Amino acid sequence: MDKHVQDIASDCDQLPERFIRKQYKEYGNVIDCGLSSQAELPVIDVSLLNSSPVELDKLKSAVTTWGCFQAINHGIESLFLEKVREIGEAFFLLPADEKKKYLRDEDDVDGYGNDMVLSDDQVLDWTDRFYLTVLPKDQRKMQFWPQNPPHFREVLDEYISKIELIYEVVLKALARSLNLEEDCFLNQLGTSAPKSARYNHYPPCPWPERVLGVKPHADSSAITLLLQDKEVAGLQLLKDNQWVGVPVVPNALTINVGDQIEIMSNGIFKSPVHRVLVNSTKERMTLAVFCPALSDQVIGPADKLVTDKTPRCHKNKISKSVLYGACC
Ligand SMILES: O=C(O)CCC(=O)C(=O)O
Ligand SMILES: [Fe+2]
Repeated sequence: MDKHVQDIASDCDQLPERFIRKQYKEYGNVIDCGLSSQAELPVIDVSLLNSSPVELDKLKSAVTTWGCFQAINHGIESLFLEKVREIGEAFFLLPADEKKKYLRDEDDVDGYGNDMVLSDDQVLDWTDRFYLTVLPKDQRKMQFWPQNPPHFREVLDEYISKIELIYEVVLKALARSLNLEEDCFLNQLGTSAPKSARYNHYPPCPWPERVLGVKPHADSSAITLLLQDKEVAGLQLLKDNQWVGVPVVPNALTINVGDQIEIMSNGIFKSPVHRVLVNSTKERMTLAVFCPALSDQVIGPADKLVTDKTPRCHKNKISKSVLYGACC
């Protein structure tokens, strides 16, 4: 396996070739303002989604125009979010030998590792990852769940039960906002649909403009719930041919829809293309929870959304077990 980015960053006087981004090949002629342009990303109060038609409309508009929103009042206390960040930070701070106990196998996704190398000319992302299948519980590979830092297992487990509640509220609200039965999307995704959690660690890079933390991609999941770093921004969305930064909103969860919701909504909701920039002095850590459909479910536009005026714009697709939550 290639060296971890953390090791390269700590002992690096020259940027290894494999990380140098193909700047001008990414998504054609887009405007790239580095970290300077910030998105006015809508902020949605999750606690109002069941009772307020206005908030529901705001959600619909956010996901139609951005595919993404900042979720506040989601029911997870800020002190607990802090713990969730702490266990991730403590994991990446473990000595290299200790982290190696959790190395992912070359052909698997669970565990500690960096980019899965799929081709010789693949440009590598400036990030190390720690990926765990979290649901259903009987599919957890407990050998990858560290005992150190202490409380890692119980904190992540509790976080996931809280995330499950938000997932349900958001998916029901998304369906209702389109005048569909509220369980319409949840049913297509399947009972006991899987979820996976991935801590993304972006060490500082002396050449931030020459690398990407994560290359442009859209998530193949139904939705992704991202706990951002408390201070350091880096995530960008591609909107109207321009990269715009997602600001850090303290204690919010940044929620984006993925390809599966785009398909089920017959293209009304947009699975946003996004990427991550890195910083020359500050490290950044995020935690993404990917929520795809059950493997082998057939995903297609909701019947009610296919009309003469709004013809089907996606073919049915069979959900495949997701490799690493994203398709590039
Ligand atoms: O770390 C981030 O800000 C986003 C990561 C991401 O897009 C992903 O893990 O799919
Ligand atoms: Fe992503």
